[in-house]
Formats: sequence, structure tokens, C-alpha cells
Amino acid sequence: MCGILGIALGDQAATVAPELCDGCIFLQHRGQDAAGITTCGPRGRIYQCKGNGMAREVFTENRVPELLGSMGIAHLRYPTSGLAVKSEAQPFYVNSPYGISMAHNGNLVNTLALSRYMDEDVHRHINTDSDSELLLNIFAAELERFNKYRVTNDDVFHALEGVYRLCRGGYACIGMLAGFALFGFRDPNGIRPLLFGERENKDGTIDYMLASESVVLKAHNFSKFRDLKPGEAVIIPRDCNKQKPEFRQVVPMNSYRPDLFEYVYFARSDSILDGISVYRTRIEMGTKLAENIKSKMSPDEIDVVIPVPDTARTCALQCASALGKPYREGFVKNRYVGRTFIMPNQEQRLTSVRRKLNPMESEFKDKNVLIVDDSIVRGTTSKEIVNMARESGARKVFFASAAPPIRYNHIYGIDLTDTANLIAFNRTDEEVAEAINCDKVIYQTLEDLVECCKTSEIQHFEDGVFTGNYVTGVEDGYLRELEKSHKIRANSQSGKHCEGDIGIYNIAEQY
Ligand SMILES: O=P(O)(O)OC[C@H]1O[C@H](OP(=O)(O)OP(=O)(O)O)[C@H](O)[C@@H]1O
Ligand SMILES: NC(=O)CC[C@H](N)C(=O)O
Ligand SMILES: [Mg+2]
Repeated sequence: MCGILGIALGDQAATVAPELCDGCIFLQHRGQDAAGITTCGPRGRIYQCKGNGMAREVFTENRVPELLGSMGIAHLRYPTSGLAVKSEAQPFYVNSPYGISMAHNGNLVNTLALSRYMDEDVHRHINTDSDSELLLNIFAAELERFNKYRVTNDDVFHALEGVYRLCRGGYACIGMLAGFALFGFRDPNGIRPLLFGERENKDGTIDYMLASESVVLKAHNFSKFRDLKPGEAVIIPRDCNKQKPEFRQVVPMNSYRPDLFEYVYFARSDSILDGISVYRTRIEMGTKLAENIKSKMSPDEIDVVIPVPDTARTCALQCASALGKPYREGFVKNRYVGRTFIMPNQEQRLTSVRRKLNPMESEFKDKNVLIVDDSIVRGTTSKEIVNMARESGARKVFFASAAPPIRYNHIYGIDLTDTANLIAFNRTDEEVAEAINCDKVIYQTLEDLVECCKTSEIQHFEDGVFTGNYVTGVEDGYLRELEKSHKIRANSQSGKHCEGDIGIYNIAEQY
């Protein structure tokens, strides 16, 4: 689930890059593998800085001042298709027509057909394995059909109709047309999030932002914001002080099904996505989980509730209070180790769990502990955590998950593609408990999870990772391809050169 961001400043003489850099820090949790910024400066020229690493490593003091212009887009990558290489860092750029740059969150699920179409019918060369490069070129090809000297808003909306017709999957995108505009669009099921906001400055100028999560908008004072609807697009003109943004429902909404996993794990808890406060859903998850626990065992068996930091804290605190049990921070988290789940290979994930979490023996010694996590995916974290609890003297270790068992691929932008590595795949709850070495595992039910998140407007969610039913369907052979690229990513080391890492810009020294 990458993070995407776009800003257009009302003051044409101002520079947008510093604010884009700062905004990326608010979205870092959505992608730690690569970061990139593209801006549009004088004479419509596109400036770019991207590469493997966290935002602070890529956007160095030397590079940021080189990014000229008052509008730009940014991307934080968590690779979920293609390879984890620097040539697949985003935004992608294509020179024709007009000069287009694009940042994409999500996965396309018909890439085999799209690649063939690009090659055989459109004759556009795709230079990487990234589905996002493909998406950009589909858009470019659709825009090129109008064969105009200068592009108009109508042309962009019509080109997007073509994108919607051809592309299947989860996608929230922010693009930039050189010297012309920023634009954003969201897939017809609203699987991936995208928000639009505006900010009025003291001098009367108005700035606009597009972002994956509301937390960036709020932090940067874009206080009037809303979600784009599924199938909706917006164009923000470069001179946005004179011309207003234009919205259009490009295709009818197919359904309104945001990805449940955003609420369980991915999004920051202080974000509001599709009108749903992530924090509130996590509180509800705690309440429901406690009810479920009470139906499966006596709370008397539990002495203390301990969260797995960070994401599970909100839910665990509420769960403890609903159970009437003390909540204790039994694991101290090293704040300098990032999110382990989104690291590309298993070895890295395993070592970082122990580096990341350290047990407080006093909270475990001679106690029956209920450990609460937001989800159990591969079981990497859970198994190590249970071991740490036992090594610290816990008598019994119960493990509760705020999400139901994960038994299927996630195909819209979370890297769970290797089903054989999912701990709940082909295992009952008892077998999972045995595999992670705990006394009992208790999962939230899917009905309860949906209940925690739904609103009057959104009654259904994309929940394929729990059910195996995907709202868009999947083309034949896609899952096999996805698992193949997942394996290559898992076996390669982030930032290290491999065959798929293609540099066409001939940069002798990267930063
Ligand atoms: O079953 P596993 O494969 O171990 O994955 C599940 C764990 O990974 C995530 O934590 P992560 O460390 O990524 O991030 P967090 O600090 O936001 O909780 C998630 O919150 C679970 O704790
Ligand atoms: N997680 C994402 O949104 C990834 C976007 C894109 N599919 C990539 O792998 O770069
Ligand atoms: Mg966690």
C-alpha cells in the first residue's frame, strides 16, 4: 500500500518540494522501500528525485533544492508487484504526449493482458516489471488518441475513461501533466484511498493537495478535505489560483468497497478514510474482540493484556478495558526499526522483530498473559513474541487477533501473495496456536470486523484476503505471476543491484 501525495500551490513563484518532502514523512508508514518526488518548474520542465530508501534518505539536502516549481507529486513505495529495485521507484515519467508523471497506489490484476496490449496494439515500450509503469503508459496512449497540440481537461477525463475501461484492480493515482495540471483518480470500487483538500493562505491564495490519508492534509492545514468517490477524478490546474479544480465522475461507481486492511493495519490511526475514523474502528475492534474472547474462555484465566506495538495498541487498550483486565506495555519498541511486515524478505523480518521489540520481564513473570495484535499474517511476529513472553516467565500465553484468519492472497497492494507462507493457510485455529507455540488463539470474526468499520454509506468492504472473493475478479494466470514476482522480491535484497534494475538515466553517482 504505497503512499501518494500531490500539491499545487496558488503562488506560482513558490517552491513545492519542501512541503512534499515533509508530507512524505506523514505517509512513510505506507511504504519504506523507495521514495520519489517529481515537480514541474519553469517552462514546464519536470524535475525528479527518486530511489530506494526512506524519504529522509532519498530527499537529501542537496537534492531537494534542485526540485523546482510550484506543483509536484510524491510516492512512498511498498513493492507489491514487479521488483523492489530503484528503477521501479515512483513517480514514473513518460515524455509523450505532453510529459506525464504518475504515482500509483494499488495493484492492477490484469497486467498480463495489458502488457500484451501495450506491446502488440499500442507499440509502447515498458522498461520495467512495474504495473504502475504500465498504468502510466495506458493513460498516455489514451491521451495521445486525441492528437492535439494542447491538452484540455475534457481530453484528460476522456483518457481516464479509457484507463477505467482497460485497467482492472485497485488503484488510486496522482498524475502531473507538464506545465498543465495535477490530476487524481480512484478505481471504480474505491479499494484504495485518495483524498482532496484545499488551504486558503493569509494572502488569499489557495493551495490544493491530493493524498492517501487525511493525516497529511490536516497536518499541512488543508482543513477542507474530502474523499474522491470510486470512479471519480479531479484536475487541479497549474495556475490554481486563477482556475478552480474540476471534478468529474468519469465512470459510474461500481461499488464502494474500501480495503478492510487499511483499518486493521495499514493506515495511521489518526486518519479518516472514506469518512471512517481509523482510530474509532480500532477501538471498536477491541470491544468486539473482548466479547469474542469472553465467549471462548473465562476472563479469570487472564491476568494481564499486552499489546504488540505499534498498530495493535489502540485495540488492545480497549480490549483490556472491556475485559476488566490491566493493560500493560510488556514490549518496549525500538522506534528506530521500521514496520517489519512490509519488509520485502523473510530473513529481514525475522531479525527485526527481536531488534524491534524487547520484553519487560516484570510484566510476564508468573502471569497468564493475553497478547493482542492487529493481525497474524505470516506469524513471524507472533511466534517470536510468544517465545519472548515464555522466555520472560509467562505461565500461559493467549494470543488474540483483531483481524480474522488471513488465508488468501492480498491482490490490491499488500504483499501477502505467497499463500503457502500465511500461517492460517490450511490450518485451524488450534493448529495456528500450535504453530506459534501459544496456549490459545482467538480471532475476530469477519462479521464483527465489518461491523466495526461500516457506516450508513459504506456497508461492504474489499475483504478478499479473508474470504478469497475479490471484488474485481482476477485474470487467469495473474496469481501465479504475482507469486512469482513476490518470490523474486523476497529473495533479493532491497537496494542491491539485480537484473531487473535498469537505469536508463546513466547516473554515475546516485545521490
Ligand atoms: O504475522 P506477521 O507476518 O508477523 O505480521 C503481522 C505483524 O506485522 C505488523 O506489524 P509491523 O511491525 O509491520 O508494524 P507496526 O509497528 O505498525 O505494528 C502487524 O501489526 C503485526 O504485528
Ligand atoms: N503497494 C502499492 O501500492 C504498490 C504500487 C505498485 N503496484 C508497485 O508495486 O510499485
Ligand atoms: Mg505490528
